[in-house]
Amino acid sequence: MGPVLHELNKEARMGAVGHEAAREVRVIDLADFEQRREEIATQLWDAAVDVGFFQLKNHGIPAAAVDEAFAMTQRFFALPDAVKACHPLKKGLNAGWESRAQVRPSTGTPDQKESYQITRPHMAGLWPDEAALAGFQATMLAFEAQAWTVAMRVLSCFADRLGFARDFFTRAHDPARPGYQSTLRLLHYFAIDPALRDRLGLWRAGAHTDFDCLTLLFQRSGQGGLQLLPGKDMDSQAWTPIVPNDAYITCNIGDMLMRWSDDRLPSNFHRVKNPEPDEYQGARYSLAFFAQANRDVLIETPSGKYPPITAEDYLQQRVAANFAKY
Ligand SMILES: O=C(O)CCC(=O)C(=O)O
Ligand SMILES: [Fe+2]
Repeated sequence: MGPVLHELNKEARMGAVGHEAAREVRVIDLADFEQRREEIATQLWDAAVDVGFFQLKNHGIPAAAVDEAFAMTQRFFALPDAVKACHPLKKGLNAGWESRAQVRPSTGTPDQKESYQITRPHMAGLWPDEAALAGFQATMLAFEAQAWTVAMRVLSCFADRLGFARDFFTRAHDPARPGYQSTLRLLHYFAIDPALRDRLGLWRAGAHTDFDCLTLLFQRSGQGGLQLLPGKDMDSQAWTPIVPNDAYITCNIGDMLMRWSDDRLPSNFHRVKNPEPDEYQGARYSLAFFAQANRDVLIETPSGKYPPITAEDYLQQRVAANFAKY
């Protein structure tokens, strides 16, 4: 079986609704990071190994910067579709706008959302005009850099534990190189259309694991729906809700780091369900930063459990399986 097919087969089995179950999602305090590095690294590692999802507080990105990024995101998605369609998703490059185009292997139906992806080297022609949306490009690029910094801190802790140099992942995700392929994704899940509410099989985002090393997810209080299922509990179909909090970053390990760690750091299933009839039915926004190693980086595992593969080849196969149209 090919290196990536394994993940796809897992995903294809994940379409069931299942039930809810409480699990502890740890909140890890990054305050005084350099002085507390050892303690934080232990907490991150334990949370990653036990549940695979954790939240960060005092992560260093000012609340005002997060608020501004969300405000710009809302303004972007409020542009007419005809304007956004001038900046379409570029095939295989995780850059540009799409709407209802992501079909997850777990569900076979399009996610009920639109998204705009920012991947630095591929943005030519994809930024809306300053006249249409003043300050958007500068705000989102600054936010992308802030998210990158937090992601590299977390990855530096994992590098220590995996026996890599502390700056191993920072070099692997170097934004100055043309092969940079980390992505900031702005997400808008549509307000629930009452006519479609009861249609089975429609998810805001179907069950999946992320393809990357590490995902940082910014959510808004009151806009819930994210649920997680640790891979080791896959057969139980017991999903745990993540309560959004403006001040936290929710993190999960992706498949790339799972492979790179010889499966010591597990990636986890997650999905975004539609609200229950008594819950908020309005639009939901989130911002996801996907740390994915530069294209030319060779993913070689400490024990050699998996054959080496470039980060480019690894990612391409997963993207192709999710976006038939692009
Ligand atoms: O919007 C969310 O809360 C989750 C998004 C997500 O899992 C993804 O885009 O990979
Ligand atoms: Fe995800």
